[in-house]
Amino acid sequence: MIIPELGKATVRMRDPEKVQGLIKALQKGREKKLQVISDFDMTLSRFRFNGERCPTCHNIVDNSSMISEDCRKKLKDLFNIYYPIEIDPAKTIKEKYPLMVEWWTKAHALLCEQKIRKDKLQQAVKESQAKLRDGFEQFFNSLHRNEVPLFIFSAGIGDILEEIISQAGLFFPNVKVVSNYMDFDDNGVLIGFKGEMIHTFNKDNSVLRDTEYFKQISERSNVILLGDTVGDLTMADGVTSVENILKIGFLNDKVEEQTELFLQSYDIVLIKDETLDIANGILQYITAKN
Ligand SMILES: Nc1ccn([C@@H]2O[C@H](COP(=O)(O)O)[C@@H](O)[C@H]2O)c(=O)n1
Repeated sequence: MIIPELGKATVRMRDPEKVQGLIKALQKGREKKLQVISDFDMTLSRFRFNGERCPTCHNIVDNSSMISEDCRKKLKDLFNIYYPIEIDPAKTIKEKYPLMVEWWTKAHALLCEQKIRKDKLQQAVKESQAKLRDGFEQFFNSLHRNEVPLFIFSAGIGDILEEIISQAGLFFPNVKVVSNYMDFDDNGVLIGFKGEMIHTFNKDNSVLRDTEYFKQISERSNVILLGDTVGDLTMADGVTSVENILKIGFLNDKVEEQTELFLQSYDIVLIKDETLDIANGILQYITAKN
């Protein structure tokens, strides 16, 4: 096997030969032709740690001391209603789409009632249980060292995810984020969210605010895409010319129910794998100097 990590027990592939061919094609283009496009919550960040679920960007705010007990309960109730819908393989994206709009709209409206202060976000992240997947330092450092652009396309909260990466000391200039960013008034109090709302199922050209980014890196026609829902599969729609795309999906939850769907959607499916070992192994192979 060209990538020893693909022998891990967590790895599933519908067509291992196709994967092998794709990795060889990516290697041929080396780092010069490569770009990485990734989701954030539960893809770059961990789903579980020590048997406990890890927080999403939204959960970090929801669980912080900035939120009243009453509001926290309402946000939790929303999570318990809409998250099972988000990951339900029996529902189509068309069915889920309006319900996700409903979830994000209700949750953001609740957050805006809480007079959240911009200067409290740093502390909220410090005190949270946020965890990036094992191997995150190698992943960010390797992309930075090899000047490979990393585009993070997240339906989470941009201010929070930037803070998580910054606190890890890894927010390098090769990282570009498109996400939901908080909008504060002149006193630094949350009054809304900027631009069009991004949710799980509109991560495509319809919300890409900066297509200039993809024009600037148009020579990078080889893509590694990392996601954890079928909504993440359209994240590379902004890339002007794709030659080769390798899709790696993290299957974190409802594994039995979702395995078939993931195998049909992603080239490599990682079952309950809390590491970036596979991405790191592939990056090492592509960028190896010899
Ligand atoms: N109020 C909400 C809304 C969404 N979520 C979760 O956040 C995830 C979005 O972030 P990505 O980086 O994965 O795009 C999404 O999958 C929802 O499960 C939430 O926790 N609270």
